[in-house]
Amino acid sequence: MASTPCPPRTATTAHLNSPLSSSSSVNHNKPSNLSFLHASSNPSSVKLLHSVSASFSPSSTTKTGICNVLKTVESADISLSRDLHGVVSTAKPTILVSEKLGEAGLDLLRSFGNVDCSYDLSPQDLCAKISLCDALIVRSGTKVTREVFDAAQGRLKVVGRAGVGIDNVDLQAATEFGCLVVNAPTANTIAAAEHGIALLTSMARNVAQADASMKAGKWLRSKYVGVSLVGKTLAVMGFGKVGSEVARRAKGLGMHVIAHDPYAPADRARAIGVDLVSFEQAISTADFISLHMPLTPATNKVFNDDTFAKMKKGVRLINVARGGVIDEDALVRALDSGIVAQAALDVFTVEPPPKDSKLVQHENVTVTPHLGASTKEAQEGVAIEIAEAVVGALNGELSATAVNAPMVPPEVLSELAPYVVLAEKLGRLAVQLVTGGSGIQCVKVVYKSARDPDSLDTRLLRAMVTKGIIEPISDTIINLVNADFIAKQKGLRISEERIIVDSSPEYPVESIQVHISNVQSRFASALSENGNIRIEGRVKYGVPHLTRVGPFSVDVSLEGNLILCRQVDQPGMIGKVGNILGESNVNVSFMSVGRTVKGKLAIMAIGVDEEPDKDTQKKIGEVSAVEEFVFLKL
Ligand SMILES: NC(=O)c1ccc[n+]([C@@H]2O[C@H](COP(=O)([O-])OP(=O)(O)OC[C@H]3O[C@@H](n4cnc5c(N)ncnc54)[C@H](O)[C@@H]3O)[C@@H](O)[C@H]2O)c1
Ligand SMILES: O=C(O)[C@H](O)COP(=O)(O)O
Repeated sequence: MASTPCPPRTATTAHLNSPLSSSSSVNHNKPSNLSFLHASSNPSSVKLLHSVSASFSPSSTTKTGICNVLKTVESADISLSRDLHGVVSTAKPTILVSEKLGEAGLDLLRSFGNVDCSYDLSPQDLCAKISLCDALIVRSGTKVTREVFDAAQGRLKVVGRAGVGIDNVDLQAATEFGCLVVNAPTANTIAAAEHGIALLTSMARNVAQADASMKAGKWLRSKYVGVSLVGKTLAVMGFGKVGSEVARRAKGLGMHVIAHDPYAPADRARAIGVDLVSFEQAISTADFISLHMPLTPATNKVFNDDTFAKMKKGVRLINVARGGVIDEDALVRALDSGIVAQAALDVFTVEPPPKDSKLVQHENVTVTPHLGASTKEAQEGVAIEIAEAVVGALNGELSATAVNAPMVPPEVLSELAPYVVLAEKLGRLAVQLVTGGSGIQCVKVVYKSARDPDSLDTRLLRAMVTKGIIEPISDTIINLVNADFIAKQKGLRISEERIIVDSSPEYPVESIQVHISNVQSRFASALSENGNIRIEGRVKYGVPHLTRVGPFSVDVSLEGNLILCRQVDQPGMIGKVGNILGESNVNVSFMSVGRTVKGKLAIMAIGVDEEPDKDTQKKIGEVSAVEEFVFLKL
């Protein structure tokens, strides 16, 4: 994200535990008897933040205990609030709203704190104000950069994004500065879907172009003959919240709707009469293509010269997702050559786009200035959703729409830290073993432990498996707070099983297994006897290890990247594959071979520092005894 210049500050320290800078706020930062742990997505950067102050009896040193104590104090009509760092303050928090927010949300905020609505602040003015604020609420127009968090001098506790996309908030900086970021992911879904349909229909009938020409004094009836929608094929790319609502509406217009989404369950699509198809099939058969996938490294410029060349000549394109999924120069070329007959765009790589943008000026392009979420109803809904989330966060409650920084009791986190890393890596490995298009629905996490199930809190481990599975295929940030919420939203059922083993209860977990059922695998050897993908890992000397892949035992430390290779068990295989990697300058960090029966099949797990190029991977695949192999990023 481009950084925003800020005025020089006299105090340069951005101290997480710094006292509140405004004299209007009181921070009773007395010695504590309970503290909350604030963890970033990187467990190694766990930070202990503010401590809770209040004179509790030892028996009230639990979260419930604190809530009860606070309730008692509040009922005595003293205005006390506890923030998400556990700080008790007698002052009302200050909430800065930097873009227009619905009245219902503002009312809710006003009943809780001092609300400063300052729209259209320059980056400098935002930095100058922010150190007086406990919360900031933005839409997509305010860039919440590292400089803003720095200028806040530790006072800013929560940033609320009144909408879905959080690409205008520097999440890494927010986490580093101990600031929670929450969003409002559901309230504008229908508005975005309706805008997609509005663009689809108005584009097909040249409404915008005809309107402009009439206003210029013309009457061009034959120039603006449109195309009909009924019976035409619409490909919905990304069958999530917005995409599925667009599909539902397009069915009502009599269109034949197909969808491409490698991670959406086929039965959810089938339920509304939509077939899930491959990317190639979707783009090559559609008359209209509507984009609803997130902007991730995998979708960045996924619509480019190569993909436009595969489309039906005369295809029409709608984008209400994110501008970055299209290579905009390639789209101009496709429009000029007639491959793309028309495009209707609500979002752009750079917003606002340059005034002389060829794409915006193109006569076959209809544009709107990022209006997908802009209905009165959606803005009221988003305002309430974000106001509730921000007030909850300022009160220290766990938020279901938090996008960074889970809060976990310190003793739980320090014990589980290495298992947290293991759980995320197992999730990340397991999802990469799934063949794209299989539609993941059921994941089971199995913990073998000598501990009594009641004394093993697996929420964090389950959240990290979920994070490992979802993050590579989505732009959603997963943490302890939102993992179950997002999994449910994506139709993913994560179940857990605990197996009590007869070993030392000193360690919380002996092993973690991740099973994914009813999917096809890119690496058939990862399938267990019952056809599910199954991998297992353990923590050894504090380091996460992969110890089982399907029926094969292996033992490799989970660092760098991994090649899994199944071969006929015979001498010389390690040398052959190792040589190919060496010749391509790919450094091997470790290697382990596991087999079921001597002389039959074996799998080799090879840790590599770099990703082997396509040629090197091809050479490995051509080694005669190699039956299958897969490259996995950790
Ligand atoms: N224009 C606007 O004002 C506006 C309003 C709301 C949402 N949005 C944007 O629309 C997009 C969708 O929002 P949503 O709320 O439906 O999100 P969502 O997470 O519910 O849905 C996104 C879907 O895309 C799928 N996906 C991931 N990678 C994919 C790939 N490579 N190919 C195809 N599908 C893939 C995911 O599996 C998921 O089902 C987001 O980018 C969001 O920021 C824009
Ligand atoms: O991500 C979103 O929610 C949409 O893109 C809407 O953005 P907006 O709140 O700036 O309209």
